[in-house]
Amino acid sequence: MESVLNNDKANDAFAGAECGGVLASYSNPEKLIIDTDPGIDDSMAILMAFQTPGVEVLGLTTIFGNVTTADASRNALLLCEIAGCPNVPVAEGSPAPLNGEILRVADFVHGSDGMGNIFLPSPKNMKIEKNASEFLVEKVSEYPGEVSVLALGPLTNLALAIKRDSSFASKVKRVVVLGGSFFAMGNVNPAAEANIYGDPEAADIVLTSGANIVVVGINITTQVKFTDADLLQLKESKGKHAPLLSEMCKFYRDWHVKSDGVYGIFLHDPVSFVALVRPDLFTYKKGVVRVETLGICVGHTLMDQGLKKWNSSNPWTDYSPVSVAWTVNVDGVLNYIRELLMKP
Ligand SMILES: O=c1[nH]cnc2c1ncn2[C@@H]1O[C@H](CO)[C@@H](O)[C@H]1O
Repeated sequence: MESVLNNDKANDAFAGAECGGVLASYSNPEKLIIDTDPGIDDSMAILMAFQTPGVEVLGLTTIFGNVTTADASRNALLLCEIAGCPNVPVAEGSPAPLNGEILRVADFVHGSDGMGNIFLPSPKNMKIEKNASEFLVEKVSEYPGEVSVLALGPLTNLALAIKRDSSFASKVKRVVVLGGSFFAMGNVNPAAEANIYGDPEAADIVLTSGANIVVVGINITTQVKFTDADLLQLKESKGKHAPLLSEMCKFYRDWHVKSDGVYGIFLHDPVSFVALVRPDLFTYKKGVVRVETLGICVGHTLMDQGLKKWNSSNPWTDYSPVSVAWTVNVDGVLNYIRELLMKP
């Protein structure tokens, strides 16, 4: 897979950007919608996207997960303002998963404000009137084959977009999903990763929709960490958003110590953003992915790697394969993230 930033332009990648990251030299910017539940690592990825030349953020759509959907909208509006892009639309998504029952909101990971208990003042702007699935359908219909979606939370809004418009899956350019854990343990329980667990039915709809999908599981993202030394370097850097992010990361870091024995943080959402703009820093395997929707393994993602010719059809048969991130160039991704976040 090629980088969206072609090489000569990649050299300019940190040269400074207009709102939305679009430089005049980018005749064909990557149109991006970020579906998100910000969230500390979501906030990092969103601010990175706004700072990436060649990426045009068409809007943010919000979902429950790390916070409630209403709080996700407030945080998304705040992040657009902090990035200097207050006119980027924020469309609020579903308050609950398709089956109606929120299993958990991860305030113990992200603080009760979703931003590490830093309690910023309210945003000045308002969310738009359209809801998230309407906005997603509208934008992919306006620019068929041109809009990518970075999905950083439970997949309810995308499933609703697919239900709303049967051509959504063929019109969206690409969906990069942070979710699942492939042949590895989850982070909610041994079976399930938080985003997929948040709405397993929706995840199964999206992953079997036939859209061009890249899934980045936490088996990949947990390989890419900011250690305490990296966090100190961020704090002392001249990065445009370094003071804010350093403040936010304290709570997240303490959770990692308690939960995983990691003196630092996993960069789940920033890594997924890098998979979107620098897919060349990963390798992929293609296969059909299904999600368990019942029982003790609810939320588990299981991929048929195509290694065996099954004797009879099974629940994986006849669905379109997706690309599952298989390996990651850890130093390459870390360098990319460091340069963006520490850029003045
Ligand atoms: O232990 C955890 N429980 C719940 N959510 C988590 C945990 N660790 C990280 N995340 C959040 O869920 C997504 C990745 O699964 C990320 O957005 C991350 O912030």
